[in-house]
Order: sequence, then structure tokens, then C-alpha cells
Amino acid sequence: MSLPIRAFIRSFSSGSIQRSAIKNVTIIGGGLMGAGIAQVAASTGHNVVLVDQTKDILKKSHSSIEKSLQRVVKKQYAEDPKAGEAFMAKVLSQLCTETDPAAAVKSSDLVIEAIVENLEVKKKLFASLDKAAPKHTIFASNTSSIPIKEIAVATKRMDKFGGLHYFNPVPVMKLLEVIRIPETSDDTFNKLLAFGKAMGKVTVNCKDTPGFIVNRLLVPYMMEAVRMVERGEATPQDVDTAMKLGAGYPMGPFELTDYVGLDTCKFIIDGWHAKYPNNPLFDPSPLLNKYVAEGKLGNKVGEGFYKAKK
Ligand SMILES: CCCCCCC[C@H](O)CC(=O)SCCNC(=O)CCNC(=O)[C@H](O)C(C)(C)COP(=O)([O-])OP(=O)([O-])OC[C@H]1O[C@@H](n2cnc3c(N)ncnc32)[C@H](O)[C@@H]1OP(=O)([O-])[O-]
Ligand SMILES: NC(=O)c1ccc[n+]([C@@H]2O[C@H](COP(=O)([O-])OP(=O)(O)OC[C@H]3O[C@@H](n4cnc5c(N)ncnc54)[C@H](O)[C@@H]3O)[C@@H](O)[C@H]2O)c1
Repeated sequence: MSLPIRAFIRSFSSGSIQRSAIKNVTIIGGGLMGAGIAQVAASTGHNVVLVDQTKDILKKSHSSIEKSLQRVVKKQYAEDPKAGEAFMAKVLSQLCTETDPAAAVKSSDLVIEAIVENLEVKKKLFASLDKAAPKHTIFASNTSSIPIKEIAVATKRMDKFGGLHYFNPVPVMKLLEVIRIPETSDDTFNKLLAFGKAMGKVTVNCKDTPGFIVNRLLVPYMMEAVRMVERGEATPQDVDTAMKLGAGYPMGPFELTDYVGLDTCKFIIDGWHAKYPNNPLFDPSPLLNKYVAEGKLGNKVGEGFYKAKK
């Protein structure tokens, strides 16, 4: 059972959160999601190696982790800043970075992949990790929309393969979807569930169906919001206001698209359209394509449907 973040960190500091068999975790991809996953895994006592393509990218990942940790620590240790500093130092000491994926998985119990939403790129990565990682290492993908089995076939360890689908921002969102394919062994699935709980998340069991649970509902909703604007029926601002004040969502669909990344949204919808060309829910959007072509990828680059707040 997950806890509000303050209680959760307190219980971690006092050792009351159950630990899983997984201790050493490698996270591949240090973008929005990988950095968040690395932060929470290290905050919950795991040894974390975070991998990305260049040292410069990893510098940015590290700095975003530090900023996010500062937010957490500022609240949690408001009355004891020294203890906050010690917590932060401990978390950062459990986190290191690496540009060579093969070296990073040498003593890994679990690899979580959070790279670009592209099947061929993910398969290529896992095929090479399969050769480099020890036999016992479990592999998981954080894909938003690609069937886990289509990625897992790149390896010879399908029994040790599953999905761990986190939500953005990882330090705040409590849910973790844990996905099994028919080949996933009970032992692997149980270890993934236990790891998710050890990270303080509420887990739900998912089958390997398109979008699992959340995105099967969220993607059509977000795309219909974009189509509503394309049809000239409302502005992004009015749609966002309507969904926040009328449906109680914390962000409107355009704010959320900016938050997720327009490139990631495009990868998802293009992939589903190619697979299900007759389903109008998955039709690509000229407006989304235009923004992506203009490099307006959302908050991560400072502009998407909106200009990002500084
Ligand atoms: C078209 C296809 C699209 C499909 C997309 C699929 C994508 C994917 O597969 C699935 C997803 O992730 S879907 C996406 C799922 N995600 C959603 O749906 C997100 C929806 N949005 C939200 O839930 C809220 O707007 C936020 C929580 C993001 C910000 O909350 P807010 O009230 O607007 O603003 P606030 O006051 O600033 O922050 C509130 C509290 O959170 C704390 N904090 C925030 N960021 C932090 C960080 N990085 N680190 C640490 N802490 C962080 C902050 O300190 C504060 O704590 P306090 O104790 O209150 O002082
Ligand atoms: N953005 C979201 O809200 C969200 C939520 C849940 C799941 N996801 C999924 O998580 C994954 C990552 O999404 P993101 O938003 O963090 O993307 P991102 O663009 O922020 O980060 C991806 C990172 O992967 C790195 N990368 C790409 N290829 C690599 C390789 N071969 N080896 C090592 N690193 C590589 C890139 O340099 C980049 O830093 C995607 O599969 C996405 O669908 C995204």
C-alpha cells in the first residue's frame, strides 16, 4: 500500500517499508521518466545506475533529480534541514551514472528501460543487454504504448521480462502498472510487484493489452481534445479550464500533453494508428504533427501548446 509522500519518506527513513529481493537497479534513459524512476528507486534504498547516451544528458538528469529531491526534502524536513541534507546526500550516494549500458548491467538485479518510444530502438537495446546482464537479471520496460511481448522477443529471457509503467511525475504519482506477458514467470511477476511496493507505489496487475489500463483510456481522451481544437470547437485554454473545473482533473489535456512531451504523444498515436488503421480513436493529428515538426515538444524544451512557466 502506498503512502502520501511525507509519510512514505518517513517510513523509509525509519526502515518500515518492506524491502524487495531487488537491490541493484539499472535504469536506461535519463529523460523525464528515467530520472524520476532513478530518484525514487534511490530514495527507497536501492543502488541505482542511471544510463544515457552522453555525459551531458546525464548531467541534466542529475540536476533534475537534485531539484526534485530538494522539493521533497524541503517539505519533509522543514523543521530539521540538517536531517534533510543527510537524507539527500544518502540518496545521491546511492545513485551513479554511466554511458555504457553493458557495463551498467553487470551486477544488476533489475533493468528498467525508459528510452525513446520506438520498438526497434528498444529491441536493439534489450538484445544487447541480454548478452551483457547476469542470468538472474529481470528486464522491464516503461513503455507507454508498445506491447511488452514485442520488445521481450529480442531476448532469450522472456520468463524474466515484464512491464513497469510509471506515471509522470514519478516522485508524486502513486500508481505503478505491473504488466506480465504469458511467458513471465510467477517468480518474476512477484518480484516486480514487490519492487513496486518497495518503491512506495500502489501496484495494479495488467495484461499486455494496448495502453494497459490508464493509457487505453487516457490516449483517446487526449487525442479527442486535440481534435476538438482542430475542428475549431474550443481553444486549448477553454478545454483545459473545462476539464479542470468541470471534471476535477489536476491538469487539462493540453497542459498534460505539454507535461508528457508532444514527441512522446506522437510516437504513441502514430504507433497505434499503424497497428489499428481503422480505429478512428487512434487517428493521427495534423495539429500535433505541426507542433512536433516545429520542435515544440512541451515543457522539456520550454514550449508546446503553451510556453512553459520558468
Ligand atoms: C496523446 C497520448 C498521450 C498519452 C500520454 C501517456 C503518458 C504516460 O504513459 C502515462 C503518464 O504518465 S500520464 C500523466 C500522468 N500524470 C498526470 O496526470 C499529472 C497530472 N498533474 C498533477 O497531478 C499535478 O498537476 C502535479 C502533481 C504534476 C503538480 O501539482 P500542482 O498542485 O499542479 O503543482 P505543485 O503545487 O507544484 O505540486 C504539488 C505537489 O507535488 C510536488 N511535486 C510536483 N512535481 C514534483 C516533482 N517533479 N518532484 C517532486 N515533487 C513534486 C510539489 O512539491 C507539491 O507538493 P506539496 O506537498 O503540495 O507542496
Ligand atoms: N513522458 C511521460 O509522461 C511518460 C510516462 C510514462 C511512460 N513513458 C515512457 O517512458 C519512455 C521514456 O519517455 P520520456 O518521457 O522519459 O522520454 P525523454 O525523451 O524525456 O527521455 C528519453 C531518454 O532516453 C535516452 N535514450 C534514447 N535512446 C537511448 C539508448 N539507446 N540508450 C540510452 N538512452 C537512450 C534519450 O537520450 C533521453 O534522455 C518512453 O517509452 C515513454 O513512452 C513516458
